[in-house]
Amino acid sequence: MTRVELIVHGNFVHSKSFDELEVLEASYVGVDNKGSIVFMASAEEMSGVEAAFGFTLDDFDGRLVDTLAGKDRADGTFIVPGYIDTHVHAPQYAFAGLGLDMPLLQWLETYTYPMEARFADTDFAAVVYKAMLKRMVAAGTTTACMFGTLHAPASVDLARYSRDVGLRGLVGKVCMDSHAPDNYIEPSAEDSLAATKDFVRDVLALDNARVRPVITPRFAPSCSAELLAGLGQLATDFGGLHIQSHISESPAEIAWVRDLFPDAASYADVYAAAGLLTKRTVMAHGIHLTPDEMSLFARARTGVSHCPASNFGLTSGILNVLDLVQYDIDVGLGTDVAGGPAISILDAMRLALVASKILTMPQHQANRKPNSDALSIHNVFYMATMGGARVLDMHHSVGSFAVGKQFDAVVVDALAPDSPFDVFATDTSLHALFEKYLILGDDRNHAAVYVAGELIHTRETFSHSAESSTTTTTWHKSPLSRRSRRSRRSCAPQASTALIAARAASVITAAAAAAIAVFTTTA
Ligand SMILES: Nc1nc2[nH]cnc2c(=O)[nH]1
Ligand SMILES: [Zn+2]
Repeated sequence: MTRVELIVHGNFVHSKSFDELEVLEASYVGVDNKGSIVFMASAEEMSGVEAAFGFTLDDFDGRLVDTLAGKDRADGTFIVPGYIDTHVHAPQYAFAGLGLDMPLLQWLETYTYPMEARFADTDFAAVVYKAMLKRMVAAGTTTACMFGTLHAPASVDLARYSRDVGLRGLVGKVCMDSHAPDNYIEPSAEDSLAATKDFVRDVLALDNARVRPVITPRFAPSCSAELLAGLGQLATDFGGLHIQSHISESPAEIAWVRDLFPDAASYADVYAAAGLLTKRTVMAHGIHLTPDEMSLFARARTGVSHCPASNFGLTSGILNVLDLVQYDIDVGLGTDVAGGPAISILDAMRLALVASKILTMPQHQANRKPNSDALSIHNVFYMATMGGARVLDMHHSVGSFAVGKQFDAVVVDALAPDSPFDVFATDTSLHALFEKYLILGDDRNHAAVYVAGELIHTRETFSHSAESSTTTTTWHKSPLSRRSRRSRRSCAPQASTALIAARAASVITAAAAAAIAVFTTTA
């Protein structure tokens, strides 16, 4: 019989689809010793679960976390899937917040390459990488697809530090054999390929399921055709590794690629010819992709990382996400630090909303495309979770809550004493608190962050009933007594009735029988 190691009681909020949100109120999620979800149940369904798994909540000897205990409001705390940052440059965290005063190609030469060159020094790299990972996890990111630098030692260290903080880290050693400064370039395609092969072996040797190597040609202008083809082959030779790069970010970059690869049909074709467009490829930006390129992406199942903060910061342009969605291309969100200054995917969600709104404004009607509706809260939340999981071809294991998936989660405390926003009596539904958090919340609302059922971050202000707030290793036997459990059960219908009434008032549909609410943008 499957042994249940962790049970979490709370309101679970996740995406059903690009448009649809699902809320499982006051539910229980059980996790086994591999971090996999083994049951999801309402209070009413728990007796069946107890029978099936051979325990009772009263004598459960694993970790039991009641996120609703001691809360003023039953809807003040909710649990979302861990965020997925599909594109971030770990070394650039050193200058995050600085230097956003020029466009992409000048920015690379002026600030980025000189900073990345410093990561030859593994001591310096250690300081920056550890600081970045700490912030990233506090921001609720549980999976990140990261660029390192040209340096294999510091990049392997980045994988090691990711493992140490418990993150799902996809880490790439950057490859560049062309158009880069003398102190930050690899001598030949051959050297770059050999160093990458060693890097891949070193990361695989960490033998940690959460940490994976990523083949990382920086972008077409900094790689010879020989290097690109060699990297495509390497990804295949190792059984289909992840691949990450940049595409169609700025008009000047696109013109440069046209000059450098005159025989290619398009920018995307440069990568396709090298075997670099696969279902495990993440291409950042893709702002100016043509219909032919989008068709190519769709056929290859290659996903796009939308990085709105960076697109604004480097004045690259505004991606029309709905164009990609119409082509059935998966879209996730990326912080793209330091083109984007913030390490938080909450920030990316907000700027994705803003970017999509700008596209609907009259000034933009001249280049209005067929898909110019603004994105909804539900759309950007999907991109931050399930969309990102799909882009990384990890949607079978992360991105939402389902039996068989890993328990990667953020416990959000909308009522945290130091929360950056206020909640009033007029905020009558969990959905209102969820929306306020997405638009106004930050790390202070992140009471706890889990990866594979392991608590990797917690806030001291959070009053877990079953977990120490200061350590990830001390667990207490279930404090949920039969009495408190009964009282919670008897409270549940009341709470749902109030919430359902509130939802009806705000025209949000509710499938309330099992305390499950589905919110749709089209409802
Ligand atoms: N935003 C961004 N675009 C790139 N294109 C090539 N390198 C980079 C980078 O470091 N950041
Ligand atoms: Zn980037």
